[in-house]
Amino acid sequence: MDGSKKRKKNKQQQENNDIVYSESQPEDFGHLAILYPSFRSFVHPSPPHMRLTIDWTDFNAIRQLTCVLLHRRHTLTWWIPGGQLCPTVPNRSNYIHWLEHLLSSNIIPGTISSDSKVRGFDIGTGASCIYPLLGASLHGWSFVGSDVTDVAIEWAEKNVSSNPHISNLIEIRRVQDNNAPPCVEVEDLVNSDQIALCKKTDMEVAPLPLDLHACENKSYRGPPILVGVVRDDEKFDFCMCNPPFFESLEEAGLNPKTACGGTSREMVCPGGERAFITRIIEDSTQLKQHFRWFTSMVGKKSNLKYLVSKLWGVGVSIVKTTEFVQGRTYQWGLAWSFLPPVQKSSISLSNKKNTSFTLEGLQRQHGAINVLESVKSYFSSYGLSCSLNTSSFTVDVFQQIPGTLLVKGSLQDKDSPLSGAFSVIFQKLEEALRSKFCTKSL
Ligand SMILES: C[S@@+](CC[C@H](N)C(=O)[O-])C[C@H]1O[C@@H](n2cnc3c(N)ncnc32)[C@H](O)[C@@H]1O
Repeated sequence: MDGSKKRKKNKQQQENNDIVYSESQPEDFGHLAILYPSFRSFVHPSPPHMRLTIDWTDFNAIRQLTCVLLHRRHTLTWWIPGGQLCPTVPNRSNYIHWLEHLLSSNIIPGTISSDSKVRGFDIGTGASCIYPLLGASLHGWSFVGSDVTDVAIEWAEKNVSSNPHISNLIEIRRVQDNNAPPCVEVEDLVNSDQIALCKKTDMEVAPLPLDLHACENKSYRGPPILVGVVRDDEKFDFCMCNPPFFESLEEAGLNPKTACGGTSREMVCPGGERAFITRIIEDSTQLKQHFRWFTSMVGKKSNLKYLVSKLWGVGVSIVKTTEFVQGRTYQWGLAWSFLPPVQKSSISLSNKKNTSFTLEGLQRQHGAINVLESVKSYFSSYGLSCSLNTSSFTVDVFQQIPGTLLVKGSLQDKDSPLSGAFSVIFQKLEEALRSKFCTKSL
């Protein structure tokens, strides 16, 4: 998709009230090269259109880009030593934006601290300390950032102290690792994608059947993650994690979507992300009262499905997922809580032109077609049409994952007499469809 198409799609998503967690345009490298002489030598024209770009296989170029983007967009001073995992700024910012959205959504009761300041825990903050730096500079959140390696602790502390305007918000905490394996460097990995538009789709997720056999022999055997690291008197609004994704060095090296270097300690853990996040889930059952939200990035969709099932099995009250797209790379955000969800407030009138909701926990026999049929008969029972009719509105139904459908409504004419009542009608439709199709509604 070319830039203009992406921008158009992005605009369309915003008009449709989808939340787009990204800068609206890729950065202009020519402009950055003028502003930052240190970046200039990495920028070159690329055929066939001779657009200015960098060599995405060159760790030094990517590190320099991250450095100048953090300075330009967030006034942050930042560096990491060669070979450490180099974060891409849009990708990491998207996780922060998603958290911001979760925290402000009031799905569960409000902030934990009495002064309503948000406090987060970044599991495996890395040498880059990227999430605490972004969260503190964008939103004034305070953080504990944990890690296990000497180089991560040393450089995370350096990156914090290089930014005195936020350094009082970030504590770097070493996790004691008594069985540390020898550190093996992974060759720099190839970043195949330019920084580009990122989109997300929020979903609440219902229970799925749990395939226990799929997780045999994948239990986590590493240093503590949350239990034993979080102190008895500590409370956080959220924890976040970009886990070691891979099960082996070979898997890390073979993955063409992976970028920006990374040592084995950063990228690999026995059992991969599935085992690592499973441990976070287990820890969360012991730390229910210490966190409002537990969250993690997930790199494989099959793991996402497994982890969602696992979560329902340990008695969480809510699960949310989101999709992050950067170029051709897909990742997912997974969030859960043990706090009881706040009841939805009473219906309010608004002039929204587009609205949507998800239906979760649909039984196998109920697909998009059945739901669409029910939508039609629901409206026709009130003498309304939701077919393509300019005086009326459209309803679309999409499958997100098996068992979860997204229902979207768009008012065709915002001056229609329906406009004030459109969202009310849609909320009524949601209630009707939930009671007809969903095995579990939150
Ligand atoms: C994929 S890197 C993420 C680094 C950084 N957060 C980022 O997004 O670029 C995973 C990090 O987790 C750290 N780590 C591994 N096991 C850990 C544990 N038990 N507790 C805390 N950090 C851990 C690694 O040292 C590494 O820095």
